[in-house]
Amino acid sequence: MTGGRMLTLEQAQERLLKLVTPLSIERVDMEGALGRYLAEPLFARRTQPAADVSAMDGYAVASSDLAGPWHVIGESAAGHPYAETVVPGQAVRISTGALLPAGADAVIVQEDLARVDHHVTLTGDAPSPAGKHIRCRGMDFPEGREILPAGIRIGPAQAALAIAAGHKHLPVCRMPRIAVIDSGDELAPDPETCEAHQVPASNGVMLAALARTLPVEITRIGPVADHLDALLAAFETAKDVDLVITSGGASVGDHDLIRPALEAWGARIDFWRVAIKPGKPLLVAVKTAGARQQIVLGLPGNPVSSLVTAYHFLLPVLRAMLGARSPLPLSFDACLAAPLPASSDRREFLRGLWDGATVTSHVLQDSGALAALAASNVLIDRPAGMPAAKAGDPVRVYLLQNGGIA
Ligand SMILES: Nc1nc2c(c(=O)[nH]1)N[C@H]1C(S)=C(S)[C@@H](COP(=O)(O)OP(=O)(O)OC[C@H]3O[C@@H](n4cnc5c(N)ncnc54)[C@H](O)[C@@H]3O)O[C@H]1N2
Ligand code: MOO
Repeated sequence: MTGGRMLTLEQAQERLLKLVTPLSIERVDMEGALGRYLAEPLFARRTQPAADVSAMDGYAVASSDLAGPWHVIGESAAGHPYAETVVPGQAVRISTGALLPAGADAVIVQEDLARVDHHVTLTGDAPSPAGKHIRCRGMDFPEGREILPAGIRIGPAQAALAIAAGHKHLPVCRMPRIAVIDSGDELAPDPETCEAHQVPASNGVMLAALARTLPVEITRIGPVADHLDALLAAFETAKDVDLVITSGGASVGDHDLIRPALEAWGARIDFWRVAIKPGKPLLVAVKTAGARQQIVLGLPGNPVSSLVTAYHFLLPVLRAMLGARSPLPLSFDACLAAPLPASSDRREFLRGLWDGATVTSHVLQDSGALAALAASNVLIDRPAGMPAAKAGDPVRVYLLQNGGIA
């Protein structure tokens, strides 16, 4: 375990991600691949389009004859090509996506033509350049080209591209199995019967919901009492998962038993504490059993600390297990709508609301303030030791997948 100085966010993320080996590869159909990460680069099995096709509804003609008039000799519709050759003076009725007949290398849109029986004349402009309305063979991709890199997430466009390139199945890493453990004597399992000395166990559902934004199999455990034996029994229940997530008991109090319980279970603490607020008591451990290795993420109990550390550590570790090539969250600059006071000596992630133009920090920044968290859609990155910032100053923000207006 690292002693003394706390790790920075980036050091801790790097250290955690080094512990990850991507999970084994399986081949799944396209519906099953949605939301997963491609395990190997994908190459086109066919050329798209496979032949020159029209991009508009109109008439196919020879580019050496763009003045007309033309005699209509037939039709090329999508899925029904015209088999004969077109010569100057002839035109073929053509629809969007239909194959260009032999001899035709220009398409005149029907809005620029007048048709009477089998004769068409130009009433508007001929295409310039002549091939303007033609999608050439291979315009999208030729057979054999790498169309998607390994580690990219399969969303709607990637799935469509893979299908268009002739793939029915995709290689992806199997879904991580994770266990989410709520711990704390004060936690009430039923929010409708919660006494004054209790608090409803809300972290488990929140962490599971955040994890579910990725393809995972989740087991929920707890609430577990603050006793070594109870925690050990919970870890044993989770002995077959890839990743164990605990919430609560990560700090220094007499009843904060996650670290001793993990050590008693035989896990090695890799690091504890990160120089961020909220989220300082984050803990990472590794349990090895033969060739199998499980990662344990001990998240702080305060609900906001739990969510912020899950955002910066749980989601990246899951993405890495799933084979993502860039597992860390992305940030961008936004301008402040209102001033911010000077920052403290710990890098802070303030909960805020970004409206698409400016960002406003929430007035209540307590790490137990769930209402403020639920009203936020970004984390404002405030480095340590910054002077006060004024409205209009740029700040770095991370977009939360947090429901609400997010
Ligand atoms: N003397 C010190 N005290 C504390 C320190 C410190 O450095 N020195 N660190 C503080 C920080 S920072 C945090 S964050 C908290 C985290 O403590 P734990 O991870 O041990 O969390 P607990 O004490 O178990 O709980 C804190 C808080 O969160 C509530 N909680 C816990 N689990 C859940 C749950 N599943 N659902 C809803 N709410 C939950 C719990 O009731 C407490 O109110 O420690 C500080 N203390
Ligand atoms: O770091 Mo604690 O997470 O401030 O609330």
